[in-house]
Amino acid sequence: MSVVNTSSLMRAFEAIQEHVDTVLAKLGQREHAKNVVRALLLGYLGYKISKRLYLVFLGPLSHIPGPIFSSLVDVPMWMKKSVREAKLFQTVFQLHEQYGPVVRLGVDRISVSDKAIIKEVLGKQDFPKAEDYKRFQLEGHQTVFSTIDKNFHKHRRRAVSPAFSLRYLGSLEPFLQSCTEKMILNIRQQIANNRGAATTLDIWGLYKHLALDVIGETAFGCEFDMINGGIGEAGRLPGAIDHRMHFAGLRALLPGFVRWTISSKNALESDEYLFKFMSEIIEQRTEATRAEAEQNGQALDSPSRRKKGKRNDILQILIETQFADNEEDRLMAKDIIQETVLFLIAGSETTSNTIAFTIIFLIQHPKVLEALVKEIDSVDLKQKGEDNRIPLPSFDDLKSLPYLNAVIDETLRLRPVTGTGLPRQPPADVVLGGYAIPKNTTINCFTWGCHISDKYWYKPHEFMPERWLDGAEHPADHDAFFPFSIGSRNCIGKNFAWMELRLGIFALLKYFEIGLVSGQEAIIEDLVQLVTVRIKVGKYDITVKERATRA
Ligand code: HEM
Repeated sequence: MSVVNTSSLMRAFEAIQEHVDTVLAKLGQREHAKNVVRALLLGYLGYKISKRLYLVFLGPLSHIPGPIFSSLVDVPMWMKKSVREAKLFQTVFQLHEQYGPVVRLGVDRISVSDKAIIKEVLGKQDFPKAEDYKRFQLEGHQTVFSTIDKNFHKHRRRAVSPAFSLRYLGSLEPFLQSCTEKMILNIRQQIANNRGAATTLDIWGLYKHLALDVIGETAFGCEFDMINGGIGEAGRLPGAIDHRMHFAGLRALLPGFVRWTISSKNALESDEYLFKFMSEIIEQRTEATRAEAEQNGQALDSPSRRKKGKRNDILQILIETQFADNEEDRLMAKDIIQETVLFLIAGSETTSNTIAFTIIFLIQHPKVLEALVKEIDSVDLKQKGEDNRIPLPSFDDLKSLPYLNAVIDETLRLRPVTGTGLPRQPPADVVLGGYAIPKNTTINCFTWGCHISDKYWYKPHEFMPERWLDGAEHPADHDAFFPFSIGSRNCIGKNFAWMELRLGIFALLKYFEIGLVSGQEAIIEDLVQLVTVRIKVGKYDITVKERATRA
């Protein structure tokens, strides 16, 4: 018994030992594997750190002045002031003041405020847009604005450019006038509601509504009637655009891995609403196009039908691409929606902010306001008011008003919509301003910095429209002025914007006396950049009353 017991015990003991050995071997392997992973991670981290240290202290951009910390961790992007408060442009201003016209902002990012370098980057060499713009590509859909692909851009820009030709823009005069007329009537109504006394008006909101009405009419052939509260779903447009801009502005500033972790219920809902809103407009127009073709017995893809279209607005141009001969030219429904949402936003935020900033400057500078009103009153409108319409000037009248144009230029100089600037990436190594810049460095053209540099401008921070007039004592430096950018990616809506800016300002000053509502000084100073530059609270009150001498 005892022999049997001993041998079975021995066997059991051996089995246990074997098992323990296996476990230990496995554990050893696992430990070994862990150590290998740990070593690999440390090695990778070490490689990354030493690569960054090399790039910061010895790399090709190491000779460019700037805060070292910023280069190590791309710091301006991280600063509370820059990101949470949407004031990155202030940080960039400060860095340029401290380090000069070429500043290193990050490990492979620089900012330039020198006019010759900006001209070279945006104009002469016309470098492609930087990767940053991909952040504006929702669900990967490129638009004429957000694409960084030169070929795609050339193609898309060519496709939409007929909607911006001078001839076509001329035909939009009555639409702009009728929207502006509605604005005048609305202000008159507000004054009448106040028994004819001066009334308070939020100029920021008013022009946002006007700009949406203008883009609705001219780009999409739709009456939004935002000036009177908006027809149907259009009433939600300003709020939705605000959310979209807020979110896009934030995402544009954050580094990649953080960017994908943030989401916003408001922004998602706004996107959903904007896309639905535009897709309904697109569907209706597509249906109308089909019905018209059917009625005329024409095939949708017949070139003669496409040429005969009544309006050549952006919406029609984009819809017509669906029937293009070449499959490559056909846009998918989602692309059309993205492109129309872009035009809705780009065509309204930019002009409305600029007009509102102009009115704010005018209120702060009564002498300039007086001189401008005098020029406006010199335009003879008597012959123009037919059918009880409110007399308004033609585009040609407006073009030839030097002081009005000077006031707008001066506003665009001090409040350019682009804030931190226009990022570009050279496809090959270049030398700019004596600095060797390796390919794919992000070069941020800080046009605002250039607009207020004392190297180029007399009393750069002062609002002095006179500098733009012929024979000015201290003339404007046109070479240091880039409000609409230059090169192949300049603003396609520039001429359109100029018409809207001139008419919007003219109409208010022609028919109303405007005045200051005190206590808003801090509001004007508190600027933020949510894609475009604006006042943070998005509201600025003025007083308005009917002018005694109206036409
Ligand atoms: C005061 C008014 C405006 C200003 C100051 C302005 C300024 C600019 C600037 C600086 C750019 C270049 C942006 C960049 O490179 O990132 C740009 C591009 C663009 N703008 Fe405007 N803009 C204005 C009005 C408009 C209007 C009214 C429209 C349309 C109706 C428009 C449509 C566009 C488009 C589509 C682009 C992209 C062009 C391209 O990349 O080919 N803009 N704008």
